[in-house]
Amino acid sequence: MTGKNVTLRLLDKADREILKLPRPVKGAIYDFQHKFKTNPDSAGLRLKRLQGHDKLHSARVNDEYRALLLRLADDDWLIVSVKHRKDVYTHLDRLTYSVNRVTGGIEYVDLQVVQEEVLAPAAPRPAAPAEPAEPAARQPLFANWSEQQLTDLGVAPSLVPVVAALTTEDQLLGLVEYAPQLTGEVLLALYDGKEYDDVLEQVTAPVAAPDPVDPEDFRAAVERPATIVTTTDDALREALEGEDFGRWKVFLHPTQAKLVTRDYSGPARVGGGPGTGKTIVALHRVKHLVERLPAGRTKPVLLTTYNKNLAADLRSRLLALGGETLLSRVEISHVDQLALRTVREAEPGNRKRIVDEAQAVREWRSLLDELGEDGWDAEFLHDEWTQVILGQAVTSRTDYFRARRAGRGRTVSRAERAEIWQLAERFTQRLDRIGVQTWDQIAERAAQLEAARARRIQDIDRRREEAGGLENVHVADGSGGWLRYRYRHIVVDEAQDLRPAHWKMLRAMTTPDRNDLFLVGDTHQRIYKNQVTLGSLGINIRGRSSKLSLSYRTTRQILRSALNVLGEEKYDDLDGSAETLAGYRSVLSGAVPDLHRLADWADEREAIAALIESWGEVPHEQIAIAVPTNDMAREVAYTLREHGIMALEIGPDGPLGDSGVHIGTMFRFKGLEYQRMIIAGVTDGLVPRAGVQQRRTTDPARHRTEMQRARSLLFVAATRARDSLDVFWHGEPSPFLKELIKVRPPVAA
Ligand SMILES: Nc1ncnc2c1ncn2[C@@H]1O[C@H](COP(=O)(O)OP(=O)(O)OP(=O)(O)O)[C@@H](O)[C@H]1O
Repeated sequence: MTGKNVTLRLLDKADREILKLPRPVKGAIYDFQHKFKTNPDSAGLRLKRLQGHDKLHSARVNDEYRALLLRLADDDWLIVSVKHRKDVYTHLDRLTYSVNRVTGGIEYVDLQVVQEEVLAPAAPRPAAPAEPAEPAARQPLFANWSEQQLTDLGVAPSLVPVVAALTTEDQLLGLVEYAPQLTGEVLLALYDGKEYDDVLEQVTAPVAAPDPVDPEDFRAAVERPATIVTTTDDALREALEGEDFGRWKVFLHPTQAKLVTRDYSGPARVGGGPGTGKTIVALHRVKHLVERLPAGRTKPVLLTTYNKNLAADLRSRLLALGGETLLSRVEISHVDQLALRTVREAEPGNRKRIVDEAQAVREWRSLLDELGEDGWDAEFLHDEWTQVILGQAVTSRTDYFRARRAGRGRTVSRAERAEIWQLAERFTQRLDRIGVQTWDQIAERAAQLEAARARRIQDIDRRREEAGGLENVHVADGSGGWLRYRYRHIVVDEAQDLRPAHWKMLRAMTTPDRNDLFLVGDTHQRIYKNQVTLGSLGINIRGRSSKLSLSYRTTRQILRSALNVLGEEKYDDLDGSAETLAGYRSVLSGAVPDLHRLADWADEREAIAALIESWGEVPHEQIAIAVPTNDMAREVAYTLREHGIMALEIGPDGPLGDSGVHIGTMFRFKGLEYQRMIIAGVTDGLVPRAGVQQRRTTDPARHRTEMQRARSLLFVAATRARDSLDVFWHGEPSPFLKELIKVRPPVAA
């Protein structure tokens, strides 16, 4: 009976339909797929071709429900829908499927459902008493574009007449729900005011098939990334499992899928706005790389990110994606931990305490006080030391005189450099004396150690080549194993915030070969000072850079407000060239963010508590409040507790507890997401900090970079929101809100 090798896949829109079905039906679908794979022709399944269709079949799921399947080849089937029996046979001519000529993907559309769910609700309203000011008949939304233009953009041809009939936003949003992915993206982009050519370039071109499409070849079509389907049994089971299964594990967007599976001739980078699935792509990429490894027990793949909390999150998501088998081949560490391990391995005696940036700046201040130096600013010196001296591995005064200080703001004279050098020497001596080290020092030391190790490996390789490829030239490393690169592949998340030394370390840790480094990150979200040019650090991503642009997290309304916060700033692509968020979009819709102006900070806190109380059932862990300072975080938490609302502060390593509203400074929200996001204290002088504004005249270059970082910080906080965003301030609003307030006046206090 089981001799057959049947492939059964599930189209992504069918899965959405299934998720809405009653639980017992889902169970029946699970049994069905099992039986179907064993033998599609078994009598109980009643598999039959539907009248008038050559590929579309129906099969029995239970007494009431039928699966509709496309037969792609003899034993290759694709579930396109699961419907109640009574809805299947009455409108057979309204079920359409085809291969999209632009993307080459398989698309299925049930025109009857579209008619009933999208167009019919807006049918003539019951006659109301005549109102004098009855608006004129509504204009079709897409009257400006011809049929040909729409199909050229990739709109499903069977939907073109429906598109022509749309007159309201509600109808459009309804259609997006039922339409194939690209149709929805194109229509929303046009509706949101994008130019035709921009939609063609930003929305359509990235998913267009590279080769000519044969619309009859469904087998070829199902293999294209544009056909969003489950591919494996596990994925299919997962998709049927329940309400909250991770769709991200199963259905990748065509642009995501391409990046995951591409073969790169060297280091590659993926950019893209917040919520576009960069982390998801990184996780799938890791899985893809592991699946191509020869069997073994080692961990040749490194997955790394900015901090401990994010690394823990990557671990749990990777586990969800591929289980222990996948985890067993992957090392997951955050970059600082990796650097520390490298240093401790080489210098086992080094047990110096590690201080963070704020403590280091305090040490600078103490040093300046003790020396009676009041001409220097501690923060400036700290940045100069980390970014120029440590950042470029400057080891002598002469080298420092020659060092490039690009992006450092004000110029320093030769005499000043001499002074800085001397102060930096005293500073490192001071750190040594009190037995502490900074993360910058650790990263730099790790980079040096790893670079030395890589040179030794290259040296061995050379000697081996000279010896005619003999394998008997070996050198042992410190741990007794033979010296080799630590990792075959490295995947980096949050790439925009790594220090130059981290990059040098990572470069030296991995075999320079195809698919060696894969970086994802968004420079618009850079909130620390580590601007880099990867090419100058030995990581050449030229020609291997791509971008994701569809947000899976944030609604169109939130996304628009968040972009507003970035203003006219310019951003880089991690490699010295410019990068923009052109094409950044969402197909999710929701409420426009609310702005709240209050008289003072105490009123703000009360208003926040009242707002959260008004949300009733929303789980508190799904609500977050981002504020400018730690003190403000504590104060908001206090007020919430006074109102009986549990509050949880987020520390450097993540939330400090299990339940309650998450509260933290904006920095803490990197990489996280919440159903409802509140940003409070967005007041002039706090966002950005007053000190930043004061530099406008004293150090304009530094003022510019700090303003940009401050904008990015607010941008990161705003784009954590899934469904709703509320922004609060007291007194004068932050200058970053100026444009937003013009289009969206604040809610009255
Ligand atoms: N193909 C997909 N299907 C379903 N959900 C997805 C998909 N891709 C991403 N998501 C969801 O979108 C959200 C954002 O994804 P992710 O965190 O990977 O984005 P990101 O680009 O790394 O964001 P950020 O830059 O803000 O950190 C997550 O909830 C993720 O599960």
